[in-house]
Amino acid sequence: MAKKQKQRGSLRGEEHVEAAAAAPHEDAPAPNAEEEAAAQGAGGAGSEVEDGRSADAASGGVEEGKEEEAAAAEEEEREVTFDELGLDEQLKRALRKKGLTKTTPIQREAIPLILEGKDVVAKAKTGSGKTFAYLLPLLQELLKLCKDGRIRKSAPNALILVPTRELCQQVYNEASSLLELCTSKLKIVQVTASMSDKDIKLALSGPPNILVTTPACVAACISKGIVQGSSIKESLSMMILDEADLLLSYRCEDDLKALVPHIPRSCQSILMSATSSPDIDKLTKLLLHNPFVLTLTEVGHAKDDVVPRNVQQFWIKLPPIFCPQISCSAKDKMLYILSLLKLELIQKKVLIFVNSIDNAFRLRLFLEKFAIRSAVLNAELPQNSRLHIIEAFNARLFDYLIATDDNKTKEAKQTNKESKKDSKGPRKHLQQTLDAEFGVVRGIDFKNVFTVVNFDMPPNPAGYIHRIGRTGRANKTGASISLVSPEEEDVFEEIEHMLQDVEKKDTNCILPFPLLTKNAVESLRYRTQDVARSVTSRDIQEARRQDVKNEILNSEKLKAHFEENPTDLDLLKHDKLLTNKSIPAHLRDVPEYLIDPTTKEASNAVKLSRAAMGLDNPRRKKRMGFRSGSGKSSDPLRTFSAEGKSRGRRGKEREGDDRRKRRKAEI
Ligand SMILES: Nc1ncnc2c1ncn2[C@@H]1O[C@H](COP(=O)(O)OP(=O)(O)OP(=O)(O)O)[C@@H](O)[C@H]1O
Repeated sequence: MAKKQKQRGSLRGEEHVEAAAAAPHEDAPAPNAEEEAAAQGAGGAGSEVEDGRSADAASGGVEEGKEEEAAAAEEEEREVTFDELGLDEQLKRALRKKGLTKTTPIQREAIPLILEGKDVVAKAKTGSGKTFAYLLPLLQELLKLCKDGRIRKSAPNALILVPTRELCQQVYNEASSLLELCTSKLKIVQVTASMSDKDIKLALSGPPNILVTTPACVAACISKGIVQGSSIKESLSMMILDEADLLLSYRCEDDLKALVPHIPRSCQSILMSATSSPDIDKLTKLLLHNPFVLTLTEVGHAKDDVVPRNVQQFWIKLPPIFCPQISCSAKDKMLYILSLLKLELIQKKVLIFVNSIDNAFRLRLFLEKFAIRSAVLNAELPQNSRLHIIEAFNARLFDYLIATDDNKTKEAKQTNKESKKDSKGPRKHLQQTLDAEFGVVRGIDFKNVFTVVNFDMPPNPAGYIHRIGRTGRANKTGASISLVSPEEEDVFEEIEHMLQDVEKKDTNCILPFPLLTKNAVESLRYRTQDVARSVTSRDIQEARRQDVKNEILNSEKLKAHFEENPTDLDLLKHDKLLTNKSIPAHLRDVPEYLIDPTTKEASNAVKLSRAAMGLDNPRRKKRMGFRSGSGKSSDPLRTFSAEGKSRGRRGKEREGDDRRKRRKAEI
């Protein structure tokens, strides 16, 4: 035990030398799974750090375990600032400018280890700040190499590999903003498979110091000779595998294997993950050398190392209905989600997960008929649109986002197969190929999502954890509600068991949602059934086609416009109505007489807590830098001009005329 405590303390102090005696690439045995599990089980609250020699420290009596837990809790509750981690002054300044002073547990544990040059496998729950945990030491290392004039320049010095394009963009944004605030000359680029070879060559000319990309893209660059394997071998000093638990599920294994021969032995490798899985072990063996395995649990609390403690999880089980068609439970789900949203029983912003694109549009059309606007995020949309939808949602331009969370649904496979089959002949429908590098949801840092709703249950527990992880990020509070139909009971049980197992709890971690009464649901049943019936498959296909068409048209214009006017994001209207029929008053507002007193009370309580959190203050939008008004005159898609910004009086007059002409044409 003493050894273990030393190890904990060591990460922040002088005892580190003893605990972390293994050199980064020494051939000491790596910890095996049993040792790792034993050490995790004994640790209780806080973090655990292991190297190949320390797993025996996990043994000890119950008393010792308690003492250790208390000591660890005390130690962990001490807040550690970024200033205490020995970071470069430039980085500390950048963090201060970002308003970040205190580290999260994964940051305070991982940063010193990475700064020491160790290979690290870090497992910490969703939203716990893993990105800065590797970005800060990575930038520190490169700044140092730059200052010492030791930077090798035939290829990138650092490689950040992520499973999806959306994550490429997110990591690129975080790193670029840090570099900007550091006023550093380090160059960072992102390249993805959607770029042409010419653009990739251009981006990599220089070459950049940091390359953010996907394994598929980097493997393609090597095989096409855009990047020479020998240059990588000469220049690469650090490699990060972010969201590593997802990398293999994006069929990246072969691409990573193709990269292995070009990684120099001296390269420091870091693997970040939100969940444990055999895939992580596989990747660790493939790419890391005798790594430290860092498993972070909740600070000062009992083990709950998968779902953040500040997220309350609820279920609503749909009663079995005697009906041979599956669509019966789908319609019932419509009733439940309408009750939750219309009776205002959940906090906004809300992220709603469905398992197919059709379901997403069915739900969007259905909600629209009750004057509830939402946007749909899916693999069919062009990448620019997907990024804009995420940014607009993050900026609170709309409150409800319906998302399909990956591209491996049955529907997706089918669509891709069909579009391949059709690719030679004329296409009957506007059918988009689904983006193989799509993954808008997993790992994406949605800002201030309060509630995650599983309209459809995810296919497995890992999917559940990643979905729920979109709320409760950076220690914010959040809630999740899973609508469980009788057909989904099995997967729900699997999820419950997994949570009980990993969190070592006898009681259920997911509780029945207490605010929705049977009366409240039944009061809306009649009109829900009517409206749900009116959303036909044809409407769904039409809405889907229309949405893709609009987004493709907008995509290029938006890209150019927002490059010039980044503050105009508020004018995006991804939650535009799909139909132009007016909404009858009885569907727009729920009549008072339909709402039972208990529900009214619950709804008021939700509104009060919303107000208490300052979410209803209209001035908030102004403070956040949003423009008021969204008239046509300020819509970038309507005022977009290829002439750019240089406009004298005559230019403005001409532009006014053009705009009038354009409007006429649109009308
Ligand atoms: N020290 C900090 N203090 C406050 N906020 C932080 C800190 N570090 C990171 N954050 C914020 O926390 C949020 C989540 O961080 P990040 O995306 O790195 O989490 P993650 O662990 O990678 O999550 P996931 O596994 O879901 O990808 C981000 O909005 C980030 O800006």
